[in-house]
Amino acid sequence: MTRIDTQRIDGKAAAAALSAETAAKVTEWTASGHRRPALAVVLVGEDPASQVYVRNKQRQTEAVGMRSIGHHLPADIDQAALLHLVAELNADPEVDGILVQLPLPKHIDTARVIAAIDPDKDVDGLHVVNAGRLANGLAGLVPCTPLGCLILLEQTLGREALRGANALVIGRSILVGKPVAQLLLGANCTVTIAHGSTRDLPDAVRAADIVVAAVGRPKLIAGGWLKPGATVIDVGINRVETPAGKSQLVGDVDYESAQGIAAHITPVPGGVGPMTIACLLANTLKAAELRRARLLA
Ligand SMILES: Nc1nc2c(c(=O)[nH]1)N[C@@H](CN(C=O)c1ccc(C(=O)N[C@@H](CCC(=O)O)C(=O)O)cc1)CN2
Ligand SMILES: [Mg+2]
Repeated sequence: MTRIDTQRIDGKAAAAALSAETAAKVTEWTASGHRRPALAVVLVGEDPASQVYVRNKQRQTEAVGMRSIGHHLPADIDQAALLHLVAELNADPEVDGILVQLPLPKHIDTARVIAAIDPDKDVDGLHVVNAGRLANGLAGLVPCTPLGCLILLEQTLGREALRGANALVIGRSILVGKPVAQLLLGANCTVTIAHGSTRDLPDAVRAADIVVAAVGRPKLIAGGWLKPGATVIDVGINRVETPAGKSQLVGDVDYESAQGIAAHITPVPGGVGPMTIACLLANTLKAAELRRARLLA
């Protein structure tokens, strides 16, 4: 079979460009007399990965000129106390965006916490109101990782190339699978969603011009399954041990075996991951703008 040159999609560079754009817009926003947009980040417990993500979110929020407000709560906090904090942040006129870092400890009802966030401050775009707005094509806040996936696809292929393309989303979470499928539909792709009960995953992958993998299973998708010339967006971030006993991050797609078959592929790390935080910053500014427009309306 003819091998093609596989292009690596540089998510780190795309994220840096998006954040620079957000920083410029924040400068304009404050120069025209508005308060600095503020993002409240709520972390519950001591999960090491969550701590790193939250630290990066806070650092990058400040770096683009916005205000970061951190709330670190103990792992054994009760649900009522967490809901009370969310209610306080909803009512605080100085807070534009609220983000509750996931996953939450097992004893907390995650759906209830997300449902308690004011949809207009829901910069993760996870509230049912924002999910409904996305499904109905209305303006709202869109989940960060899916938005990052769509931006990378548009930049790589162009909007016109998405029209009518067969896009396969693997995974159906509310954080990635479902919203990314909605965004692809909005970009006029023909969308299929595969999941744990899909009967013939390799066959579904073979039919796809675009594959968005978000299952959290290391190297589940073999390069040999791909349609030659496909574009692959790998959302998986799986920490595995190498035969030499070292820890390594890998995606849901076997990056090496996709070389020579895929036309474009995001690496892990350095692909979709950095876009998640860049989109969060863009969403926080958007929340400040939306709230101001709604207050004036
Ligand atoms: N409330 C939320 N919780 C979680 C989200 C989210 O969007 N909102 N997403 C993930 C975690 N996450 C941000 O919170 C996140 C994950 C990964 C990255 C990233 O940049 N990854 C790097 C690699 C990092 C590493 O070395 O470990 C990469 O892929 O290059 C950013 C943000 C779950 N929780
Ligand atoms: Mg739970």
